[in-house]
Amino acid sequence: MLRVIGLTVHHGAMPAVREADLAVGPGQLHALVGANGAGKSTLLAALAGHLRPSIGTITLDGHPVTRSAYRAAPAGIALVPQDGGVFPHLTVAEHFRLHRYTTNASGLAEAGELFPRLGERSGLRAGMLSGGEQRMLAVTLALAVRPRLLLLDEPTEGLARELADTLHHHITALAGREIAVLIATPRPQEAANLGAITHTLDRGRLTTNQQEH
Ligand SMILES: Nc1ncnc2c1ncn2[C@@H]1O[C@H](COP(=O)(O)OP(=O)(O)OP(=O)(O)O)[C@@H](O)[C@H]1O
Repeated sequence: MLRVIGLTVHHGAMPAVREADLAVGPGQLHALVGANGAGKSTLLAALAGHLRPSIGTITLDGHPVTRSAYRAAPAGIALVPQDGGVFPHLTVAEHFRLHRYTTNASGLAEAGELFPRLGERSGLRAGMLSGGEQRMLAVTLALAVRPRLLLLDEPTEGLARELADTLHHHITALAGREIAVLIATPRPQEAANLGAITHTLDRGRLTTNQQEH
């Protein structure tokens, strides 16, 4: 499904991702593990078309999606960034209303069932939600578009254990719906707990630790 070949991404003169190769199949769960500054967010942003690689290609089912969010998003790649993904001045309900214009109603209803807590907070502005609740909202909105590949940048950062476990449960369940997931985390243990196919990023160099099952 997703194939990345020889991807190099620069920030100015500095290569943050160097000659990365990656393959993700339908419904597979993959983890990018690396220290702070290793290049995880850079790689995810490039996959979502938010950053232009200097060299290399990204294809989804053989179709090039490199260099363009306009291609990556309709092709089914959704990114939940490390920070944000929500509008602080809009309420939870307004986010859902806004997304009705861009998603189909059943996708939104299905995604909305993941975190019932959001229903209890529907009148609150996103900026007033806790960090964990903002993550839940961002993940819900990304899932509402029924992506084929969901990119999650450190989704459990700052979450209480119970909430992180809930999110992990939902992430592993996505495989059953044929949604592939690529999660970035600085914690190898999180990748192991998820049973993810793990890739290590070390100063921009990507290596696959575990062969695909
Ligand atoms: N907008 C930018 N301009 C210049 N350099 C950047 C920019 N964004 C990231 N970098 C640099 O690129 C490298 C990789 O950063 P990136 O955010 O991709 O790492 P990361 O693995 O996601 O880190 P963290 O776990 O801390 O979020 C770092 O050295 C960082 O300083």
